[in-house]
Amino acid sequence: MASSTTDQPALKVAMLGCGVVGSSVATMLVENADDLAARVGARLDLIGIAVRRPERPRPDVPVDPALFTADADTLVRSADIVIEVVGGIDPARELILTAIEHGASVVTANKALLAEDGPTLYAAAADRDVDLYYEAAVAGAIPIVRPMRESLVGDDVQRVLGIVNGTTNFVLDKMDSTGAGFAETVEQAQALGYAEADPTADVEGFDAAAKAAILASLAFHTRVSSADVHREGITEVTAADVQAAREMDAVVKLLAICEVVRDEAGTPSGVSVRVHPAMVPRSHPLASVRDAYNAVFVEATAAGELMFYGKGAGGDPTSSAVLGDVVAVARHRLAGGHGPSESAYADLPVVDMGRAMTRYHISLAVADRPGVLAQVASAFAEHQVSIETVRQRVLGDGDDSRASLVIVTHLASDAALAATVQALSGLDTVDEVVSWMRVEGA
Ligand SMILES: NC(=O)C1=CN([C@@H]2O[C@H](COP(=O)(O)OP(=O)(O)OC[C@H]3O[C@@H](n4cnc5c(N)ncnc54)[C@H](O)[C@@H]3O)[C@@H](O)[C@H]2O)C=CC1
Ligand SMILES: N[C@@H](CC=O)C(=O)O
Ligand code: NA
Repeated sequence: MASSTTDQPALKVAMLGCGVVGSSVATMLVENADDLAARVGARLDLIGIAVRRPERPRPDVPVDPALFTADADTLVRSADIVIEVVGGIDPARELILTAIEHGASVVTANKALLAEDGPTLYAAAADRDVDLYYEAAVAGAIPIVRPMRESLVGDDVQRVLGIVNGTTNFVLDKMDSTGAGFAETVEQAQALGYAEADPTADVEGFDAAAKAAILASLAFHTRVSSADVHREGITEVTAADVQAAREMDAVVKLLAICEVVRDEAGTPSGVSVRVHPAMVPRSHPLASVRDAYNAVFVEATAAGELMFYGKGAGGDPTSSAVLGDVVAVARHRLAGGHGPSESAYADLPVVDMGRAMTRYHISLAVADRPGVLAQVASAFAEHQVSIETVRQRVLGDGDDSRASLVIVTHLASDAALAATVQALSGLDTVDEVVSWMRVEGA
């Protein structure tokens, strides 16, 4: 352990929010104060923590109770560094803008705000020559924002495939490994501090969509907001889908997918950014991401494939990323200057989901009689969708006049695949489109 000296300079740190993440950040700031001071070259003095109810006892947070205040606005005006771990859009946005206006550098974990209105905040920070750092906002403890913004900035990122929500990965993993129900596993994720206060943000894919928007903006030097992201959550994923994935040696994951779309000449003409459940073959590195872990798989022209893996949620892992940013911005303040700002020069449009190239796994209940396969195959052909595999078996319900057909397609546009599913459901030989799901990472 380093020991601090009283003649060391000090930076005034204010924190907004003291929930799952904030209480862990405060604890680390206090317990690691000497080491942090030695690494920064200045003490990090916690001057206040803004909370809604300052009088509430917080025995788990080892700070002077007098530091708690309800007056966030006054607090941010006198700080060198503001840590925002309140979450949500307002008042977080106003408080960050006030902090920047008063010359503070800001560290935030707030992906919802950055994905909704990041450019306003980035512009304010650039105008005031201060840092706005947000490593914790994407995939918690995993260093991914800085690698995208700095380490890979000399390369061309083509595709980012991420498991960026711990709660949904936890739920899908438990459904796969234990057969546990959906509601029960969401409650467990909340108790463990992974899920957002309102788990709708997790299970409906809003949290992953915000992270996808941030990742796509960084990867492709283009502004992508959460409203641009095609989003489907996991509430419709059934035990039958998980079983169907298992039968094709795959697992169901909620993926955030960001990729460059090229025109016929191979020139980038847009970006596709989407969040949806997908079957991932067990042979793909992302399939082995279990429990509430996150991973981001990046494909870049020169670097090839990279995978970043670790804890994406929870108080301590998220605090690791927050503290890393605090040290970085503190060092910049001492040295003078700031880190890299937002880069949106490429200005590529975000394309409609229909243009995304993907593969489908489709499960049909059909009449088991001559001509059925031909009729089904022609529905695919009419939409220029090529079939990779077909598996047929008699349904095990004692009725030998019905069969199950499981079809996996080659790559096609999502619009063509969706139109094929619609055409299949209208065929008189198809009793039911039992399920369909996209297949990624094959
Ligand atoms: N919990 C996690 O695993 C992760 C959370 N994050 C992000 O970190 C941020 C904080 O998340 P949690 O700590 O989980 O949330 P939380 O709900 O546990 O804590 C939020 C805190 O902010 C306080 N607060 C709310 N409104 C306030 C206001 N108007 N003025 C002052 N204080 C106010 C609340 O009283 C509470 O102390 C969010 O942006 C979240 O998305 C990011 C990565 C992981
Ligand atoms: N609720 C989120 C927390 C981190 O961002 C998750 O489950 O991943
Ligand atoms: Na991170």
